[in-house]
Amino acid sequence: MDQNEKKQAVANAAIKYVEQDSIVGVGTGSTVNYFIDALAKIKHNIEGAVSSSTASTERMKKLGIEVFDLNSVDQLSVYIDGADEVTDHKHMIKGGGAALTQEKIVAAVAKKFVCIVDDSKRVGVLGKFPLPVEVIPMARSYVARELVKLGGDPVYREGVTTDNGNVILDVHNLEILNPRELEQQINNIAGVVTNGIFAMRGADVVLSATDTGVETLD
Ligand SMILES: O=C[C@H](O)[C@H](O)[C@H](O)COP(=O)(O)O
Repeated sequence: MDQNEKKQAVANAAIKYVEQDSIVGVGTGSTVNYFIDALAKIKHNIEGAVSSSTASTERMKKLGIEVFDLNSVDQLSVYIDGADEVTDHKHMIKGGGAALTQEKIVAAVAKKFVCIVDDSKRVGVLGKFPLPVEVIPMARSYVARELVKLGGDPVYREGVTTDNGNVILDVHNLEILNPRELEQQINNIAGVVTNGIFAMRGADVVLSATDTGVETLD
């Protein structure tokens, strides 16, 4: 199986976590795009979805899936999203597509987070993938200096503005041995909106596509 076939296989496998007549939390990215396509095929069995990005909203609307504002929804039974890296502890780095903040918000509302990846995303220690940090534009240089103090090497993602009107710093050369602590530490820097470590609220289930099938880690 090539990587796209794996993404498709794992996206299809996630459909079984979607409850009848529910509103589904939907992430962002190329793996989730396959999930949205699969969700469209069962759209008559669900009430609709809450989206984590403009890109996912547009794709779902095009396919006839009703998209609800998160503020009109009390609870989501499940949130399905990809990741840039995931460990066996179900901690993740996310935000390669700059959607991390809304992803973290929708994930917080969901009872169950199902992370869908191909096996290239599985790691022992987070940090090889540069850690995305969403920052209020005026704080960019200050936050970058603070991230250097934490041992990272922040790089401004030029030309990218998030759905929230902010900028992204990608932090290279971090070996994230304590993801929960670092997630909190970075979020405490003034000017940081959020960072791409998902450890305080990690995944509940990881579905990982391999050459021989989809593995479940729960
Ligand atoms: O901001 C983007 C998200 O966190 C994605 O879930 C993550 O980057 C994985 O995306 P993909 O499935 O395209 O590798």
